Amino acid sequence: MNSAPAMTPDLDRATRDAPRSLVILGSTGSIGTQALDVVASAARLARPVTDAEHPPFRVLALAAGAGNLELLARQAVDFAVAAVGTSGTADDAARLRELLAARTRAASSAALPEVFHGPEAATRIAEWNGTDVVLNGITGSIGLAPTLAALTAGHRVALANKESLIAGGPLVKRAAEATGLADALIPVDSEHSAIAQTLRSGTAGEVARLVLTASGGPFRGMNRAQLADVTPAQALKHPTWDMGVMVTTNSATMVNKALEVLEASLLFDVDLERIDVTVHPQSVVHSMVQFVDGSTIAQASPPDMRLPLALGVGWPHRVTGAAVPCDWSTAAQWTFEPLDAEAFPAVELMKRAGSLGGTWPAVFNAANEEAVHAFHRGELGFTGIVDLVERVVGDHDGVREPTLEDVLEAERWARAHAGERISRGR
Ligand SMILES: NC(=O)C1=CN([C@@H]2O[C@H](COP(=O)(O)OP(=O)(O)OC[C@H]3O[C@@H](n4cnc5c(N)ncnc54)[C@H](OP(=O)(O)O)[C@@H]3O)[C@@H](O)[C@H]2O)C=CC1
Ligand SMILES: CC(=O)[C@@H](O)[C@H](O)COP(=O)(O)O
Ligand SMILES: [Mn+2]
Repeated sequence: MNSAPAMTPDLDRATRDAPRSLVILGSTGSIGTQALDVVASAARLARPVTDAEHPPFRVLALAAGAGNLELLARQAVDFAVAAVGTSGTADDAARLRELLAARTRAASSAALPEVFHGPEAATRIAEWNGTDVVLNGITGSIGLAPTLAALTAGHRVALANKESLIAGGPLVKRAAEATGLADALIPVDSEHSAIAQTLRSGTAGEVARLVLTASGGPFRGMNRAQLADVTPAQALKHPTWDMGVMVTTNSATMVNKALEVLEASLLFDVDLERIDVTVHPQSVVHSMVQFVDGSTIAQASPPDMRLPLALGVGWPHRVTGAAVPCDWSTAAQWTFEPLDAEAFPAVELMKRAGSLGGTWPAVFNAANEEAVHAFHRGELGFTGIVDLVERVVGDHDGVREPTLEDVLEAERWARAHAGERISRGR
């Protein structure tokens, strides 16, 4: 049984009008700040509830790292949350409390939110009582524990943190099924949101193939020799999306698309062999479904994450005015070209790791995270990122049906092994 969005969601008025209580993890990042923007804009649009086209949203709790405590405090007071978490230290928590107290006095708000800190803080926040939807916008497979915790608490998860599904695919799916919710995992990743929307017009048996679009990143058209010398600054110049460092670098190497192919397979129960990638530099068509009769249905909108974010937290309801639509009064061109698998081998590599399943995808992702950090520290060249992932995956003696502890152990091994190879220079 698939726990991803139903093909024909129930659009009844009762679910539409019921207030949605949200928890936002990674609130200070690209996804988190845009999600809060969606909530604030939806509130400004508010009409009498009976006329509303989306459920009213309420933010119960936030979590982030320790990189931007001032923003976290501001968000917590602006949205009057009950709890806030930082992955930082006790000192960070003390600083956060000070910032909250100062802002609360300035805003004449009565109650200070409860503060959690440390590596488990996001997990505690993900379990917050009374939550309907947890938006996971943390970067990296560190997001796995909060995803599992949210589902185990019976909360729906709007998933931007694709790494938690890559690292813990079967575990996350089992936890999603155990919620008993029809749509326990709502994709926020733009391609997967596009597919979920497209699947509303068909049944699972009618699906022939999924086609994921890729922008091609900043290095589209370059060959492997040209890629050898590109710099971190060049890798961070994404042509169409403004995102965090990890996902932007992953777009440049095509590791992002590799992760997304497996993400699609897990979310929609479609074999990896039936998932294609096409390079679409405009990032307006966000993905497509090809049906058994030869029909292809695509979802299109200018590149703006607020659309999939709004649908993710409002699912199955659309939020009026969430994003600007395509402008059909001006000329536009949408182009599609095949992926150059020689220059960008990540997708093929993930198809091999994904077919092995078990702990191999977790190792792929963990090795990549280490390689990306090393690239930005200047310790690894650009093509070295995917080369390193290939070597670490090749060296892995994996577990086919892993427990959570097996996944975490495989990740620890992959990070250490990648680190050794980076320091040895191969
Ligand atoms: N940005 C985008 O448009 C898209 C992103 N995604 C996916 O969404 C996820 C987030 O990406 P993005 O928003 O770009 O990343 P960012 O780097 O911009 O933001 C990451 C967020 O995670 C927080 N964080 C880091 N570590 C922890 C932790 N241990 N516990 C809690 N919070 C933590 C950071 O806090 P702080 O920095 O304050 O320390 C920050 O709020 C990724 O999985 C990405 O692949 C998917 C599609 C599009
Ligand atoms: C917005 C979003 O979903 C990103 O994951 C996006 O897909 C990145 O662009 P690429 O297509 O270049 O990987
Ligand atoms: Mn994406």
